Amino acid sequence: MTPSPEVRHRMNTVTIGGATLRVDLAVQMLERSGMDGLSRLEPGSAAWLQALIDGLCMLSSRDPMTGLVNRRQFEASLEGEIDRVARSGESAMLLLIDIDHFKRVNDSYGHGAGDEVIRAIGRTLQECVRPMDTVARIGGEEFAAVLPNCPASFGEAVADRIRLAIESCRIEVSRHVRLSVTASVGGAFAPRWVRSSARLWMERADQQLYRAKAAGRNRTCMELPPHSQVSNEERDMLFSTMSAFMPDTLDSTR
Ligand SMILES: Nc1nc2c(ncn2[C@@H]2O[C@H](COP(=O)(O)OP(=O)(O)OP(=O)(O)O)[C@@H](O)[C@H]2O)c(=O)[nH]1
Repeated sequence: MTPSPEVRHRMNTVTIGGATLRVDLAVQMLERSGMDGLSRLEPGSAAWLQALIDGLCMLSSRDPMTGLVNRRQFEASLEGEIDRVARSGESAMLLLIDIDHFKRVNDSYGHGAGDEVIRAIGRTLQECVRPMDTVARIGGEEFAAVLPNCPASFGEAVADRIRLAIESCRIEVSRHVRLSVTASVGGAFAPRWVRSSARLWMERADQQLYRAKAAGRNRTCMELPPHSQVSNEERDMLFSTMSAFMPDTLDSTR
């Protein structure tokens, strides 16, 4: 493949339109991560550069242990979903999933076994959802999933299916040891027609997760849409958006 005239690769640098860029570190990072997309391409070609950029984007948005989306990328997905729900009025569900008593796994079987459990739960979650859903690892032993276009009647069933799938997993952490763990799940639907924020949506789901933990763990608690309250903060957001279009007709103190 012939390098584009604009792009030349020399040693550890690439020259584009007269500017010389260092790429050695970026290339090393991709190689170490096991992505070998670059090696099949002509160094310095436009396709090679595109693969380098794509690879770096992928690395910065993934959790290295599980390969799932990381917290930063997940919050960006949530913002996108909030926009969609506000425009379309479709329902979307957010689930927070936290492994129960995970400290005991580390304490009893070691950190390596704990890591293996985290990886296995990540795979299980991914298997439980549709391709259009996003699953993320958002903290040590905490995961999240956002399910677009998820009707209320379906939401609780999905959440419980996830919980049961985790409970039935037998995770091989060494040649002779298989572990099973449980998880608590908290869920909340995005308020429809209201442009909320990722933080508020996460807080709602987190309250449900807290309830599930407090009620004894290995259970699912959902904030169902008929019971969901629009918080004062969300109400203010709604009023400020509407008053921008109809300044004389709305009183935000109502
Ligand atoms: N192996 C491993 N452990 C981790 C990782 N990240 C966090 N942890 C551990 O996860 C444990 C979390 O413990 P806690 O927050 O007390 O929660 P818990 O024991 O799961 O208890 P509950 O959530 O209340 O059911 C701590 O022991 C952390 O060290 C990781 O990447 N790998």
